[in-house]
Amino acid sequence: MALMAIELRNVSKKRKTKTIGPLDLALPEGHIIALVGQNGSGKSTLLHMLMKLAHPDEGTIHWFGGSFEGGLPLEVRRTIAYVAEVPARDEDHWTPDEAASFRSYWYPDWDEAYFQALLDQFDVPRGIRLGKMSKGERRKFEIAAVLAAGPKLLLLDEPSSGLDPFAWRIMIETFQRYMDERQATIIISTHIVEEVRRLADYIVLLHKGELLGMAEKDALLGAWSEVWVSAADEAELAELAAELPEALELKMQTPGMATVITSRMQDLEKRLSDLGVKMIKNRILDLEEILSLWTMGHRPELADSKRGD
Ligand SMILES: Nc1ncnc2c1ncn2[C@@H]1O[C@H](COP(=O)(O)OP(=O)(O)OP(=O)(O)O)[C@@H](O)[C@H]1O
Repeated sequence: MALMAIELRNVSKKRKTKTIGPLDLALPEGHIIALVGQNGSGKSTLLHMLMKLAHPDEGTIHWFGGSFEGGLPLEVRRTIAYVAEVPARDEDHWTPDEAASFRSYWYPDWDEAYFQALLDQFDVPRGIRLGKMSKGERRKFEIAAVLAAGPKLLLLDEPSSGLDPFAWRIMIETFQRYMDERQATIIISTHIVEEVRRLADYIVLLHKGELLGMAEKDALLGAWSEVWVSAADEAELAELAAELPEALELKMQTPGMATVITSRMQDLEKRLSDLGVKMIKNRILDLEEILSLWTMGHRPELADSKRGD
């Protein structure tokens, strides 16, 4: 059974207008997990709770199997690195090298050569204070600095925010390599579907504070299909709808042709054949469409991948 980097049991946090949770989640070590959800769905709140910057009103959190009252013990804290959505101001007056030298006291595994190589790769200006950097430059510094600390667990709140496409590509490759080489766990909050598609092993979907579930990305891809079938008109389509419990959305596209969305392709194919309805063509829905359906409450039928083990 996979070891868990993080486990949340019945965790909830009351915010002014909504409650985040209850969250029951087990996030396996050595994987990249994408937190996905619309604005205000609770992604940052979850990351804050994992850093103990916010405290659950209910439930328990385990870090690598341990649960801690008060702050995280130093030896655990040193294995975790965090890139906040907005950088803290307390390093603003330092240059990248000054900030790195401060951070290296905190992180005994600090890898200065790796840090310098990442700054070069990202083309981060060296002689300028962090507070004067552009949003993207600062973000690149933050990413280089968290990776150089050599953490086992990386918590990244929208890390690509402000990055140009060139830097974005380097970031994706760098995270992937870091995870592969160190068996690290990366939890990343993102709105960018391409980032999820390229990076994530697991997807955790939040919606308005509620956990809609966790799924393996590869199981999710291919879970929904759109099928074109022959149907003369709306009346015939309505009759067909009554015969197709596997169909989620039925729509007339042109006279004589309708589309059906399903997550039970094999059942649907068999049913259409039994009914003598012609299947014209089909396509697999892309990740963006799948996430949108899931957000609307239509979780595809998957083998239970919630615990990721
Ligand atoms: N410190 C806080 N005090 C009170 N309410 C908060 C606080 N932080 C967040 N909230 C509220 O909690 C909810 C979840 O916010 P959170 O920042 O976790 O969402 P998010 O998914 O990260 O959103 P986004 O994609 O916009 O960054 C929102 O309704 C937000 O207004």
